[in-house]
Amino acid sequence: MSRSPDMVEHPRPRFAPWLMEPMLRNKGTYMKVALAAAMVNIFGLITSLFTMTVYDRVVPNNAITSLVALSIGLVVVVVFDFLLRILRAYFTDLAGADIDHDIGSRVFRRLVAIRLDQKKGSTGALTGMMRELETLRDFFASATMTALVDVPFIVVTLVFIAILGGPLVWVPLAAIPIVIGAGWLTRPALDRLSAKSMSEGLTKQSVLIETVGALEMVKTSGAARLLGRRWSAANVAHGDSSTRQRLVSTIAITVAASANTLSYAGTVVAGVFLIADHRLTTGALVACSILSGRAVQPLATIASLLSRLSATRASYKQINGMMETGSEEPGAGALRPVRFDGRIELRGIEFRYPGAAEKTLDGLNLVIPAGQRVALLGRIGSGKSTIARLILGLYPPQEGLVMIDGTDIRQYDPWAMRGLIGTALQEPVLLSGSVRENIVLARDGVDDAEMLRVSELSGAHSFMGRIANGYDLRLADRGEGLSGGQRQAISLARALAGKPQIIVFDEPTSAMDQASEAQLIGRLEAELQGRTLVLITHRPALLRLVDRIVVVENGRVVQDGPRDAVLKDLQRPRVAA
Ligand SMILES: Nc1ncnc2c1ncn2[C@@H]1O[C@H](COP(=O)(O)OP(=O)(O)OP(=O)(O)O)[C@@H](O)[C@H]1O
Repeated sequence: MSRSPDMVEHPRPRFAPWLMEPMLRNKGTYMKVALAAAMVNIFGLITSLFTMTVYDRVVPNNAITSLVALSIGLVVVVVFDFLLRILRAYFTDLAGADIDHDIGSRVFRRLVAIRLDQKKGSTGALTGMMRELETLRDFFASATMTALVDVPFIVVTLVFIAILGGPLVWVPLAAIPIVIGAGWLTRPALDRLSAKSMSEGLTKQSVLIETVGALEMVKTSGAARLLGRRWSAANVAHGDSSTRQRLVSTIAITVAASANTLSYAGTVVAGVFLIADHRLTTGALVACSILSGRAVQPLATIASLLSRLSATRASYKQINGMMETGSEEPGAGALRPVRFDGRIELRGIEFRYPGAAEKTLDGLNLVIPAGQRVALLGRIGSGKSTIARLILGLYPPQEGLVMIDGTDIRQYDPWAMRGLIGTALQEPVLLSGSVRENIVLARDGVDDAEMLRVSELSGAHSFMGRIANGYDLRLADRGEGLSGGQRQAISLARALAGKPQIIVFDEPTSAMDQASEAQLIGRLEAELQGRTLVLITHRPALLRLVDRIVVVENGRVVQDGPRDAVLKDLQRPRVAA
C-alpha cells in the first residue's frame, strides 16, 4: 500500500545545504582519499607482519637471504606508502580548497543579500564570523575525513591482534573505552566554553574593527581611553575562556595519548606471560605491540577532533544563523525590470526600525509622478532618509505599500530594481581601488565615455583632471586620500552613471563649497530633465532643481505643493501659538 505523501515525515537535515552540497559534490575526491587511506592502513599491517617474520624466522635461523628478500619487499611497501600518503594529503586539500571556495562564495552572497531589518550583530561580529569559516572548513573538509577512514581499520587491526596474539587483544580493547569516555565526559564543558570563547572573540573583533575604522576620530576626540578599556575587557574575557577551553581539550587529548602508551606497554607486559606459557612467539609479541598502538592511534586523533567539534559546532551555529537570516535573494518569479518610467508611490506607510520604541514613519502617503523632481524637507530625524531607504527597498514597511511604476517593490528583484535607481546617500562611501572602479563599479553599460561624462557632470573631472593618472588613482579603504567634497562628487558620478530614470539624493552637496554646488546645480538642471528625483536636503540652493517640495515632520507629510508656494509659506513668519 502506498502512503500518501503527507504522511511521510521529512526530517530536517542534520546539516544545512550550504555545507552539505559542496561536500557531496566532492564525493569522488573523498573516495580517492578513502582508498589511499585504506591502503596506508593495510601497509601498516604488512609492516607489522614483516617485523614478526624477522623475529621468528630470520633471527633464529640467521636466514640472511630471506632477510634480503623481505627487506626488498618492505622497501616497495614503504615507497607505495609514501606516495599514497602524499596523494591522500593532496586529494584532501584539493577537496578542501573546492569546498572552501564554494562555501565562501555562498556565505558572501548571503552576507551581501542580508535583510537590513533582520541583521543581527555588529560589523565586527559579522566579519569575525567569516573567519569562523576556516574552522569549519578545516574540520569538515580535512582532518575529519582522513580520521573517519581510519576508524574501520581499528576493527581490522584488532582482528589481526586477536589472530596473532589471542587474549592480548583485551589490552587495546580496554584502552578504547578510556579514550572515548574522556572525550564524552569533557564534551559538555567544551561545548559551553567554545561558545563562550567564540562570542568573546567576536566582541574583541568588533572593538578592533570599530577602532580601526574610526582612527581619526579616535585620535581627535580622545576616544582611545574608552576603546582601550573595551579592548582590554574583551581581551581578558576571551583569554580566560580560551585558556579554560584549551585546558579541558588538553585533558581529553592527553588521556588518549596515555591510553596509547598504556596499550603498547600493557601488550608487551601481558605478552611476556604468554611467551612464558609458549602461547606466543617473540615476533608475534613485537607485531602485536606495534598493532595495539595503531589500534588506539585513530581514537587519539578522534579525541582531538572531538575537542574541536565543540568549536566547530559553535562556528557552524553562528554561520548557519546568518545563512538563515532573512535574505533579499529574489525568488524565481521576481520581476527584473529593464527600465522604469519613474512613478513612485508610498501608500499608508507605518514603519518602525527593528528594536525602536517609536514609529519613524506614521501613516505616510506620497505619490511622485514619473519625471517629477521633489525635495523632501524636514527637521533632523523627521524621517526623510528613512523614506529614501524604503523606496530603495532596504527596509520593508510594517504597514502600507511602496510602489514603483504601479508595482509593489517586493515583486522586483531588489538588485535589478536598485540598478535602475541612481543613489547617493548621506555618507559618500567609497571603496578601495581606483577612482574609475569606484564610479563604474563593474556595472554593464557604464563604459569609459559614460564615466567621463558623469565625472564632468558631478564636478569630479575638475579635480581628477588635475591629478596625474586621475582616474587610476588608487584609493585606500573608504576613499581615504580624497577630501569630503571630492568623495561626494565621485559618489554623485557613480549615481548618475547609466542615466537612471529615478534618482535618490540624500544631502548630495553637504560637503561642497557654494561655488562648486552652484556649478553642479547648473549642470544637473539639464541632466535631470524628465527624470524622477527624490532630493533630501537642508541646502536652499539645491531647491532650484525641484518642482515640488514635501515637508516631513514626525514621519508624516505636513506640507506638500509646488516649490515656490511651499517656500513662500515656509518663509512666512510663524505666529507663536
Ligand atoms: N538604522 C536605524 N535604526 C534605528 N533607528 C533609526 C535608524 N536610522 C534612523 N533611525 C531613527 O529614525 C528617525 C529618522 O531618521 P532619518 O535618518 O530618516 O531622519 P532624517 O529626517 O533623514 O534626518 P537628517 O536630516 O538628520 O538626516 C530618527 O529618529 C532616527 O533615530
